[in-house]
Order: sequence, then C-alpha cells, then structure tokens
Amino acid sequence: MTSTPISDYAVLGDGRSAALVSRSGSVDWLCLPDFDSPACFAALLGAPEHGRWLLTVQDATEIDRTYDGDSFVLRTTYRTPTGLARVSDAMPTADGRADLVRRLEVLEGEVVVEHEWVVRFGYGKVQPWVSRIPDPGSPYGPQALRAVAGPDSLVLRGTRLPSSDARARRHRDVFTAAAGDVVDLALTWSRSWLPVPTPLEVGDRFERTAHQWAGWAEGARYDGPHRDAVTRSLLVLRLLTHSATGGIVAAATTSLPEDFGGERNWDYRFSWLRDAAMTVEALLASGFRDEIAAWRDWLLRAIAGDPADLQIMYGIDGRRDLPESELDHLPGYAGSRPVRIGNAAVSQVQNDVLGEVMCALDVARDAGLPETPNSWAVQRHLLDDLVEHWRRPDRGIWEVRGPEREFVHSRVMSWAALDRGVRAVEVHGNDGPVDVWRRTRDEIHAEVLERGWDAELGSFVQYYGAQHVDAALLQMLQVGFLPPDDDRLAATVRRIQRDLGVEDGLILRYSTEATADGLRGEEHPFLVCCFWLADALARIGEVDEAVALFDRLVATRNDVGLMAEEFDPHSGVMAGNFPQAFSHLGLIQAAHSIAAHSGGTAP
Ligand SMILES: OC[C@H]1O[C@H](O[C@H]2O[C@H](CO)[C@@H](O)[C@H](O)[C@H]2O)[C@H](O)[C@@H](O)[C@@H]1O
Repeated sequence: MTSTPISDYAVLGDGRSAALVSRSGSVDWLCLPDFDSPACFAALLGAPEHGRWLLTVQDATEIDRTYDGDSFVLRTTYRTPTGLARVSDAMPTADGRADLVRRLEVLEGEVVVEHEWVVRFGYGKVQPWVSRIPDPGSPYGPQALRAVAGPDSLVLRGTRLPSSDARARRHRDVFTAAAGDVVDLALTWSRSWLPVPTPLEVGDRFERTAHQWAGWAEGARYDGPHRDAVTRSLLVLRLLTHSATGGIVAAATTSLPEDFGGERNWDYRFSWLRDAAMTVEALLASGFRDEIAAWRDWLLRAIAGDPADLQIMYGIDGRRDLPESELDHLPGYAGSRPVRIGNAAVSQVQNDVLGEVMCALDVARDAGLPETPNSWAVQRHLLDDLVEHWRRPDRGIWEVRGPEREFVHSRVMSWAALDRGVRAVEVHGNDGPVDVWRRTRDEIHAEVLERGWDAELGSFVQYYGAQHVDAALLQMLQVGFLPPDDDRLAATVRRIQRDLGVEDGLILRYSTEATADGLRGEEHPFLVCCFWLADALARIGEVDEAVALFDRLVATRNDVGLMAEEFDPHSGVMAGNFPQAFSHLGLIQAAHSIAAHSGGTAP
C-alpha cells in the first residue's frame, strides 16, 4: 500500500496532543491524551487497519483546505459533479479534555459521504471492545459508540453514527446528503475506569477554538515579508508546546522517515533542550513572553539535581527515562522500518546543548524575564560543570550513533554558553566566577581557531581533524563566535553551499558519506539548516541571495503552511517527522534576521 504524502497532512492540536488529518479527511495519527501517549489512530505508519477516522466526500473533483484564520480549525471543501460540501475539524483547546470534533455541511446539491471509524489502541495493535451505550441528554442522539481496551476509552457521539462491520473490524457509514444537511461528530478520550465525559457542543467549540488560537497569534510581533508564513510557524511552535507542563516537543510524530524505506526513523515526541531553547528564542524574537517563563520553569524542574546528570532531552513532563523500542507490528511509513518509540539519544553526551540553553536564557534576560534565585543557581552549576568537561568528545548536534568526536559546533556552543554566562554577570549583575568562565571561554575560542579551521579546505570543519564541513557551523554567525565580516565565516558559508548543496540552494546537514553517523541510507536537505544558510547569507551581507533562498524555502511549505524536517527538491516530497519545530523556528529566525539586515524590524 502506498503511503499518503506527508505534505497531504494538516495538523490539529489542543496544547496536549496533535492529530494529522489527510487531504481527503482521514485522521491517520492521534495519540491521546498527550503527544507521547500511545496512538489510537496509527494508519500513518501502516494501513487503515492500524486505526483511522475517515470523514470524506466521495468522487471529489476538487479538494481545497485552509485553516480558519490564525487557528488550527481546519476547513476542507469538497466539490463533486453533483454538489459542494465542507468538513470542519478541530481539537478544542484550554478545557483540560481530549476531544476531536468534526462537522460536515452540505453547501450545494447532493454529495455521497463516507464515514469510517477504526480504533486501534496501542499504536495500531489493540482492537478494543466497541459497544453502543445509552447517552441520555446528549444533543447528538440517544446513543453513542464506546471503544474500550485496557486504560483507554474513546466515545464517538454523532448526529449520525456509523454501523458495525464486524468482519472488517470497523464502523462504517456511506450515505447521500443534500444541501442544508449537517452531521456533527465528537470523539472524546477518557480513562476507561472513569465515567464517560459529558458531550461537547460542536458548533460552539469550533468558534471558541478558532478564537483562542487567533487571540494567541495576535501577540506576534513581526513586520517583514512572508508575515503569514511567520505567523503560521509561530502557531506551530505553540501547538507543539504542552500547555500544562511547558514542555515543547520536537515534532508531533514518530518514525516519519528521513530516508524512505530506510532505518532513519525516530521518535520526536519529546522535549530536546536544544530544540526547545531555539523555539523559545524564536518566540521571544516575535514578542511572546508567557511561554518562555513556562519553559524555564519546566527546564528547572526537568534538570533539577546534580548538573552532572543533565540530559539532552526529557519527556514532556520532565521524566528522564525514554527507552527506545521498536514496534514490529507496524509496517512503517512507505515501508520504513523500524518504527521506533522512545529515543536512545537520551543518554548521549551532546556538548552543544548547554550553549543553546544559555543563549535562550540570555535573550530572555535581555527581554526582562527576571532571574529567580533558583534559576540562576542552576545555570551557575551547569557552567561550572562545563568548565570541567568541555573537552570531552561527544555525539554532536546531529546525535550521531557512530564514534564520539571533538565536534567544532559543540565547542562553539560551549564557548557560547560561557560567553552568555559572563554576560549574565557583567551585564545583568548576577554573581559567578566570571574570571574562570572568561578564561575558559577564551581558551575554547583559541582552540577552535587553531584546530577547527582547515587552511587547505579554506573552511571550518565538522570535527577536529576532519576535512569536510557540517551545516551546523552556520550557527557560528548566529552566536557571534567571530565578527560577521571575518573572511573565515564567509569562506565557510561558501564551502557549505558547495559541498552540501543539493539543488535550488537547499543543503544537507552533513554528508552521510563523510560522517560516520552509524546508520545506513541517505538524507534530504535539512530544512532548519537551509534557513540557517539564509540567515548566514543575510549576516555576511548577501541579503539578495538570502531573500531568494528564503522565498524558495517558504515555497516548500504545504498548502496549510506546514513543514516536515526535510524536503527533497528533486521530487518535491517532504521527509522526516511532521510538523517539526526545528523547521518552523528556522523560518521565523531567518525572517527576523533578513528583515533586520534589510533595514526592517530588528530581531
Ligand atoms: O538522524 C539521527 C538522529 O535524528 C534524531 O535527531 C534529530 O532530531 C532531534 C530533534 O529534532 C534534533 O535535536 C537533532 O539535532 C537531530 O539530529 C534522533 O532523535 C536521534 O536519535 C538520531 O540519532
């Protein structure tokens, strides 16, 4: 069976979890109640029998979809030879519940509607008991469908419910509807031992949900080109933020492949300090403050304890154990196996992470977020620990599963961590052993210039002794490791373009041939690196080139403004987890940078 293109999906979210809905109305991915809960619809990584919820119009000749303004209320319009109908989808926000509501309205003529409900708990593995239950007082009708297995319960309410097709182990309904007809459906998750939650008023929830998202988006501060794209990317970052805990997931999915048919399939439904710190910077640059305080609180809880125990990532709630395992019962997206849950990168040493965290907290301090005694004490300890350990080899920003190296990017970010620590003392009046930090910072700087630069290649390199580049080196400009007019930076940017460029100015993050990443297969251009390239070009004064690349990158988004981790310009296909925070924060950051360097809004 061929997989639905990743770009065919739109995302819904409620600040706790997210759903992917295909262009033709199939909810193929949904984990409830939280991003990292087991999926109850997992057709994304298999087939319809792994769980999905389809509400579509047959024989459509045209399908258009859009979000309702600056929200995640999705409107999909189907035109057929005989009529026109619209399906609205949303996950209501800010009520502590876990619901997905859908409404079908026939606008013209007659259409044939197809409705199919296939629940499989446990990532497509567990077939539940499904029964009709009385639902007294419900505005939908006297009965509802309830699916139960183990700890999970899903209730489907509707003004028209599908019937059991026991042989196919699904519920299904195909019917003709005429102009003026409306079908409302509401799906609600709960713990199986608790009473069934009360019904939601569907119409009201679409409006309220749209209003809540739009109200949040109104806080955005960006005045430059592609404003809509920046706003949508900001919304995606908010969608990936868990409202209750402040944890920020790297993406809404697991195991959408970087290499179709290959093994580069990872679970991103966790909070990487790196990705979250960059998310925080993108939100701060765009005027948002509340999420920053919430994330810092999350960070302090997650990393509490001995600084030596710092992990590079945590669960949404700050838990430390994220054991990686493989789901053998799922065939994988486009046959890409294994499907993984959990992530073994959790136990890796990645020395860049503290740099990203300290840079984000530095920007937050500049924006006026007051330090608490605890927040600064934790940073002090982490910096003191870095002074002891910055020389250790690591797995780097790309989490290679090959040998540990002395990655130049990791060194640069260790420099950045100490540099921001020194600033916190000198500019913001915090206390700390600033002489030691300054001395170590300068030592790292001198070492990178000596061992990280290859005169023959005319570029900084991926790790000491390497003769190839890495797109992460573009961050040298962002963190101010050298002044932007230093020739070595411009030369590195040009070398990255030459050696990692694929087509249309898009670049790989590294060469899989030159980098021992411990994996088989190849990759496609990595979108956050492409945005870093646009940013770097703007910073070295090549603003026109930056703008042209940025325009090209914005055009890789799908029809509802979403991006996966990677994009193949040859085939126009998206790859990797979706939607991914990295790609969206890259867009926001590059937009601000280009605007600032072309005389627009300062970042
Ligand atoms: O491709 C190899 C690695 O891929 C994942 O890491 C990537 O995603 C992370 C989350 O967005 C990001 O922080 C990291 O920089 C990326 O390389 C995966 O989680 C790793 O286990 C895997 O080795």
